[in-house]
Amino acid sequence: MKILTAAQTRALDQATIQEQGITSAQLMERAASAFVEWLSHQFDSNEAGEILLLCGPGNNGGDGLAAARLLHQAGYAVRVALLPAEKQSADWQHNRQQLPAAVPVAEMEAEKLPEIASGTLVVDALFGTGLSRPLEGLAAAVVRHLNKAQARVVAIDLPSGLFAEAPQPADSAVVRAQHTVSFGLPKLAFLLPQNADFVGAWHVEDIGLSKRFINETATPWHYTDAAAVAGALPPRPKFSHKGTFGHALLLAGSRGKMGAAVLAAGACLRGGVGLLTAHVPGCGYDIFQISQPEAMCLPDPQVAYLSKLPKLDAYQAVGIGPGLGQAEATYTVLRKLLKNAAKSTEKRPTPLPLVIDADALNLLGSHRALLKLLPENTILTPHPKEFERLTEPARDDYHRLELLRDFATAHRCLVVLKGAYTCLATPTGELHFNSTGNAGMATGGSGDVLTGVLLALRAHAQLPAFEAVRLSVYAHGRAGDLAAVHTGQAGLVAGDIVRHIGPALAEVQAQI
Ligand SMILES: NC(=O)C1=CN([C@@H]2O[C@H](COP(=O)(O)OP(=O)(O)OC[C@H]3O[C@@H](n4cnc5c(N)ncnc54)[C@H](OP(=O)(O)O)[C@@H]3O)[C@@H](O)[C@H]2O)[C@@H](O)CC1
Ligand SMILES: Nc1ncnc2c1ncn2[C@@H]1O[C@H](COP(=O)(O)OP(=O)(O)O)[C@@H](O)[C@H]1O
Ligand SMILES: [K+]
Repeated sequence: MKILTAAQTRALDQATIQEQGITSAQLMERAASAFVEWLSHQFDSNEAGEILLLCGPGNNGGDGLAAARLLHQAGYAVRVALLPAEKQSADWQHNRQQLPAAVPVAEMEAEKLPEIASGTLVVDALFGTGLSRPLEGLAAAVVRHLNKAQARVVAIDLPSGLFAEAPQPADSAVVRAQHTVSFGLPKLAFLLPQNADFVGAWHVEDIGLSKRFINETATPWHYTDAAAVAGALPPRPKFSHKGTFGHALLLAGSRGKMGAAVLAAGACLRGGVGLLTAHVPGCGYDIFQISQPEAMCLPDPQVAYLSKLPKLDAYQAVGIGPGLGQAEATYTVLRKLLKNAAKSTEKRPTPLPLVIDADALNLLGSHRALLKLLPENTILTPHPKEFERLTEPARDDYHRLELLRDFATAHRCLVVLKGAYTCLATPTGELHFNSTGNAGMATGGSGDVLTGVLLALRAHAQLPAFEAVRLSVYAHGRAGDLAAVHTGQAGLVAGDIVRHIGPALAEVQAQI
């Protein structure tokens, strides 16, 4: 699914109107109906009580006025508070006229802000994608007044005062909604942690916007939903054998952190790899062999950390990092790996696919000269702190996305910035936000599991680099979601994700 800018969204509305031969008021009616449908599923008229709709002067306010009429017709008690303005949009005026006289309407004033009793259900229809500057004056006062009330707030399209794809100046007035109900496509603002308190839970309702326009519109932002990965994993051919699905090498573990190696290996095996060899420090040999009998194991001569790089000829992909530690000798292993993976051989004309995680990322961060050695299409999987060590502290989440895009294009890598909406940046500068996963995955070892899945799918001969990464991230989150059904979020541990990778991948295969 694409994510468009506010300007592109306006053009999408216009394209829909022209293509489908409808009026803008009819499109607004669709939006308001979709909103009311959502609201009535969420709250019946008893649960809702009297609904207060705060309506601005533009089409967002027009949506609010149309919703007030539809809610009134559906038997809800509603009242409307209007934000005064010099001019209102044409569709606003149309819906103002359509509002039944039985619906109480008041104009807000600085001295007379609407009373909002605790628990009131408030619909925020002040401003949407047409917000052109931070709120001030009466509009800001209304928003601050609303945020102080103990209300249940549902925003139409965007919480008022929030920009759709840019940061707010500090201390701007922005509505804090529990729910945001938007139309057609998600907005970039929904996916960033800094906006979580404003957006609340977000929902996207289909209002039949032009598919042609969406297909033809270029954007760097994408949202990986089930449709994006459907059929991405080819079925296993009847006469396949273990050599068909690649031999992966995992370099992981140090004293006290062998669990990370075991989890990554388990995930790689469940990710469908043909063969897996793990190279682990001497102290981890027994631990690994006993916990992962399906994998082969090469012990390092050093007891507590990795000091040697095995020969790479046999492998189709290499993962390095989980539980690795940052010993000087391990840094040398990483440098050799980068150099050797970049070399082409007769059997392998392109660089050896690499997945770099955890302490291997931290070693890159503390020895930045290594970044020049990264082979094209290398996968890096930092969480925000690890990413900062590779680049610089971000001013805010939007700036972090800029840094991410710049890093991926400069180093021609696939960078997986982990979080609630993990963001995959490609060498061409696209950003793909993942839709799966849950807060239960905020637990030690979840990232090691992702590395294992990436390693398996990167060793898979039939998956191009980008598809392998997008699918891995999606399946990892989906495995977490399937696991949480059984464990609950608090009870979820990384091993539960491993156990659900198989079902998550099977689901993707079934969705063709
Ligand atoms: N057919 C369609 O197009 C559909 C659109 N839909 C709905 O329309 C919404 C977009 O509507 P919109 O473009 O009218 O913008 P909206 O967010 O209502 O605000 C614009 C008004 O606010 C004003 N204003 C801006 N910033 C301000 C500020 N800081 N402080 C004060 N005023 C400020 C601005 O004035 P100006 O900037 O010109 O001074 C203008 O008057 C979209 O979010 C969705 O809900 C759906 O119905 C689907 C069909
Ligand atoms: N709130 C959340 N919602 C969805 N996914 C999450 C959430 N928190 C963490 N995750 C996922 O869990 C993984 C955590 O990785 P990481 O921070 O490296 O953990 P660790 O180092 O303990 O393995 C990432 O893939 C991340 O996307
Ligand atoms: K709004």
